[in-house]
Amino acid sequence: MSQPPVVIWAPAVKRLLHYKDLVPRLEEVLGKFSKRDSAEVLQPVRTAVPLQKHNGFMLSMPAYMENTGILSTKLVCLYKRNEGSTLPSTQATMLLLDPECGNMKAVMDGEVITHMRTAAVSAISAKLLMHPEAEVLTILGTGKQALSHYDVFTEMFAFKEVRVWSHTRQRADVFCQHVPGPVKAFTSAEEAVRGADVIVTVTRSTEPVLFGAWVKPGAHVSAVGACRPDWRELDDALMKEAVLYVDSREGAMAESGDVILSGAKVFAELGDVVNGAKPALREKTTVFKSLGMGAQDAVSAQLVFEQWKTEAGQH
Ligand SMILES: NC(=O)C1=CN([C@@H]2O[C@H](COP(=O)(O)OP(=O)(O)OC[C@H]3O[C@@H](n4cnc5c(N)ncnc54)[C@H](O)[C@@H]3O)[C@@H](O)[C@H]2O)C=CC1
Ligand SMILES: O=C(O)C1=NCCCC1
Repeated sequence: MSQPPVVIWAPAVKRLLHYKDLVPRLEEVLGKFSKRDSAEVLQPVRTAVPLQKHNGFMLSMPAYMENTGILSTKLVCLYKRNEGSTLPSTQATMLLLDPECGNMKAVMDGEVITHMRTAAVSAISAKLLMHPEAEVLTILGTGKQALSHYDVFTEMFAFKEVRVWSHTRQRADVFCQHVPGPVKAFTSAEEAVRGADVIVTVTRSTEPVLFGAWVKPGAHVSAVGACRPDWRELDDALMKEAVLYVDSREGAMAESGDVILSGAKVFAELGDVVNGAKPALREKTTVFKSLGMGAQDAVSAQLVFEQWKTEAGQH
């Protein structure tokens, strides 16, 4: 009989997961995914079950990596909350399985993994695509993803200025009080964006919040929100002007309103750049459209599990 799964909740995931270990694993899996070698990464486009009564979706995100023996799925519920709602907008659980027997090895909190791996992938996009002398970072949005993006971007890069905008000024002020370093809060998204070298969009908006006319030529945008085919964060002008990179072509074509509705053409996956198969056009305005991938969750969960075993072995 197989052992019962270990249960690793959010505080332990937070303690065990560090960007310095996570970033190389994610970079590696992005490269493997883009080679489309099914023994390396098998990842179907995720399914979305509408939760109409509750204004949300449950997304199911399986991935199998035969060569490394990783089998997992994430279940993530995503809600369109009304302003002022105290209920969470995203809840996630990770299941890590043994591919040989099919038994469950671990059940983990998936929220910390989602916050950290999404931000780490955006940081990889910036490392590859931003101008080498980038000085100003702007974050549009002040929620969970905004905080994780602030953490990894300030850990990995030395921006001279960090700006933040929220659709309510009060949220931007609260964000500034919760982060350890200096951040300038803006009431106008346009003012926050003008002159920025790197722009991260992490809102729950379903309409554009970032417009091409504001964006400095040569800037890099990491677009993280708007994960449904009819939701937008960026306008058509920006989508068409910029060189477009995505995490997964299939995911972007199935789920990204910014890609589908603008008709913008995908230039490359981030993994193609990691593999050297497509160039990083740093001198151009670039957009990385992030949707999130099961394979990113799989390697993150595996890393947590390895760290958990190391820690358990020490007691
Ligand atoms: N690409 C990926 O892999 C992932 C994407 N996401 C997406 O990232 C976005 C942010 O996620 P979280 O930080 O977890 O959400 P959150 O609920 O913690 O924060 C959302 C932020 O958006 C702001 N906001 C809400 N409505 C807005 C509007 N109409 N205009 C401008 N701002 C608005 C809120 O004030 C808040 O600052 C969401 O769209 C979520 O679906 C989340 C996880 C992974
Ligand atoms: O990849 C994920 O995890 C998510 N992507 C889109 C929105 C919810 C979570």
